Amino acid sequence: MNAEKIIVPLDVSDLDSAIALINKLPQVTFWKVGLELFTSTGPKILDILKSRQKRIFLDLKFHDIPNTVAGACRAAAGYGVDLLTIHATCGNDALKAAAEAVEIGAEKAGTKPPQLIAITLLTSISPRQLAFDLKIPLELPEFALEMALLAEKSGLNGAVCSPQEVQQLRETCKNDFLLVCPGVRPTWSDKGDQKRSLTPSQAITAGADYLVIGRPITAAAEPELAWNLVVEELNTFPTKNQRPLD
Ligand SMILES: O=C(O)c1cc(=O)[nH]c(=O)n1[C@@H]1O[C@H](COP(=O)(O)O)[C@@H](O)[C@H]1O
Repeated sequence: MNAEKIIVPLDVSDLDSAIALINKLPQVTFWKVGLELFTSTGPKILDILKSRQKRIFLDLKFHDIPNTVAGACRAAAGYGVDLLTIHATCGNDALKAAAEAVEIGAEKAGTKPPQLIAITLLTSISPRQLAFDLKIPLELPEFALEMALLAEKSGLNGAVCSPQEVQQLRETCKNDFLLVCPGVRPTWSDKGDQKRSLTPSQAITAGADYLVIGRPITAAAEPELAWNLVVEELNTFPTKNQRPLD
């Protein structure tokens, strides 16, 4: 059950490397296809994952004007994936257009629409960068919450946020608003470029529905062992705050 809450990104450059990683981790049921792999392979990788009955998070992080994101979402919804991303900072009009477009695209393709989720603020951004590089005059947790509320108001299904903000979003957004947390780091792993991380059990306790965990597992000397350690951590911590999956 807890293993199903872990999404592993296929952050590799080509199809052969992706297949090698999928074969190395047969226990993973939910894979993420992001910008690098999709740009390199196109939808071929989605067919491979579907033929193995895997769930798919298509993480293309759309960010454009309403007409353009709507077109992209219509096309992406036709692939029959489970999750799809767009940046909340596209704004209300684009988010609404995107939410309508996934329904239209999925219906046209005769498939189930993906859950459209909004990036609130990339987990690689620190409070200092938010203030001094992006010139956003809000405290970081407040900005992340505002972006989640904008996504909710625009009709999206959920948000991507750092584990450090997930509790606040869980308490404020409606109960069925999906919260997906990347930037998750077991105590034994390197943070790398992630700036706002928590451990897997802390993130789930704080209210995350899904965790995206990449390099701690995929770049480990023994990926299967690293996967098992994460699953074991999730299976042994108190379960009182865990949210059931549908
Ligand atoms: O949308 C995402 O998945 C995402 C959003 C975000 O704010 N931060 C973030 O790290 N991600 C993705 O989550 C994954 C994290 O990978 P690791 O840092 O290797 O665990 C990468 O594939 C990122 O593209």
